[in-house]
Amino acid sequence: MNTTALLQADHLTLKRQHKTVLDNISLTLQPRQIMTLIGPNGCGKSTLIRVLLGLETVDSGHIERRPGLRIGYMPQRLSLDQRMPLTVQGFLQLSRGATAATIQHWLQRLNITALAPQSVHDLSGGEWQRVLLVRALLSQPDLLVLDEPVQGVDVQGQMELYQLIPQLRDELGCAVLMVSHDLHLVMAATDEVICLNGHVCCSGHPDQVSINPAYIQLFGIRPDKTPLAHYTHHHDHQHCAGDHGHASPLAPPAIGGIRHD
Ligand SMILES: Nc1ncnc2c1ncn2[C@@H]1O[C@H](COP(=O)(O)OP(=O)(O)OP(=O)(O)O)[C@@H](O)[C@H]1O
Repeated sequence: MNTTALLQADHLTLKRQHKTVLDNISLTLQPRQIMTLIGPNGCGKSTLIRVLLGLETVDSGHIERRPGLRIGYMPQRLSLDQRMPLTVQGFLQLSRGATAATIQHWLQRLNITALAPQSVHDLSGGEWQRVLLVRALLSQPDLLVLDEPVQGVDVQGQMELYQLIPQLRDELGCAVLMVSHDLHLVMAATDEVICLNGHVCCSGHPDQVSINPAYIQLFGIRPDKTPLAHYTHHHDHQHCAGDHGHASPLAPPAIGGIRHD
């Protein structure tokens, strides 16, 4: 394995019911790197994540993780028995290594302290996502794995979450591996994109991937004839107080972190 890498996968292949779900996939994740897997529905993103975590085995190929690697995992779905009464605080306490202090710290950091006494069954989709993110952070991971972290989160919340990810990387010094459907939203928070469709169609820096013919073929072209591209906001003027008339809907929100509505 590359001596500095947290995780290295070589030539992973996995078949399910005669379908090749993962086809000769190789990747290397370095410390503090933010890597995003992107691709259409059913292209193997979640399966690859589960394989890298050791939750599923491949038919061929090899995975090496740095010894002692701590991983925080936010799954795409986690269903709980509806009959089991459980508060957010109680749910988080079930995590290995969680202490009252670390739970309090991350609830505060993600601006969801008010959810602690609430039943997990009464949360909105976006609130549940934030609780799952807290759960993934509790182990002080070296590698944070987020499988579609913005599911059920409103558009403003999605932008805030993607702003938060590099901040969490800096605070924890961890690497991040995430799955996303929207390269446009995720690009600014990503060092490397892997565009997946069973096999790796293309990979590299988001700016390069967004103009790669394989990516354009998979995701198409925007109505304005441009491929999905990194949004850059060149802000060359000042707003007066109370001037909301020309604010860009994509302008970064003033508050960092995740909003709790
Ligand atoms: N246990 C299984 N048995 C049969 N097929 C499976 C199994 N697990 C996954 N698959 C198939 O493998 C493919 C990849 O599934 P996966 O969930 O990894 O896709 P994905 O890219 O994460 O999709 P989405 O974007 O919809 O979440 C799909 O076609 C799925 O039906």
